[in-house]
Amino acid sequence: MSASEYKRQAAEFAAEMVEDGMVVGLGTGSTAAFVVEALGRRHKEGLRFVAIPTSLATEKQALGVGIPLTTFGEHARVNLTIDGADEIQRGTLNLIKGLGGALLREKIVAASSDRLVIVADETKLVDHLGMKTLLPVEVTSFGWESTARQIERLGAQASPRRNREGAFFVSDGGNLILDCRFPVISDAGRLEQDIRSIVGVVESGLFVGMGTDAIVAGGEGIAHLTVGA
Ligand SMILES: O=C[C@H](O)[C@H](O)[C@H](O)COP(=O)(O)O
Repeated sequence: MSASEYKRQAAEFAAEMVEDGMVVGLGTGSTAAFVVEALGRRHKEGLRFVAIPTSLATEKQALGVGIPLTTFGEHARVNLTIDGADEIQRGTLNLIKGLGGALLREKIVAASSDRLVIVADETKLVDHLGMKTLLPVEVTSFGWESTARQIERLGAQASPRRNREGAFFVSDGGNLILDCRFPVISDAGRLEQDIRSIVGVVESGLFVGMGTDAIVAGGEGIAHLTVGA
């Protein structure tokens, strides 16, 4: 079975966790897109919920499948957010997110969620964060070179993300993304604090202590992981 099929399986499983009356956070990326598709179907079947999307792309998809959207002006808390991730650390469920560029809105929604359920295929599970992917850090465009130098003092190589045309990638928030190559991350909480203390950093793609559940699909079936398990 392909990675895409595993992503769909995890997404379908997680979409069943949404209950009538919930405020739901809708994640971003190829796995979260399967969740939006499944929730659009459940909405058509009669499930009543409202949702807050984590990106313009997800907003467009959600509207396209008829999911009613809401805002933090109307709802202070989100009951359940379902999102993808680039790496999931076994045991802690600490995450690296943002390879799709949506980390800031994703983190705002995650921080206001009672439960953050991550959906993924099994290739995303790692023993230590930073083993497979770069760490995206969203920074203001003004002075990004200076911000990148400060991040490099923490032991990383930091490069601005570019689009296919070679221009800087600009996030939904109008910022740049620095893709940072760190040696394997042994203390994610400490690194997160160190990065966030740098002037010019808007947010990092390290999500520490936020994930409550992970639905991971692979060759051996679907696993529902919780922190510590
Ligand atoms: O910015 C993108 C998000 O953090 C995604 O949730 C993450 O990159 C995982 O995306 P995918 O499900 O496409 O692998």
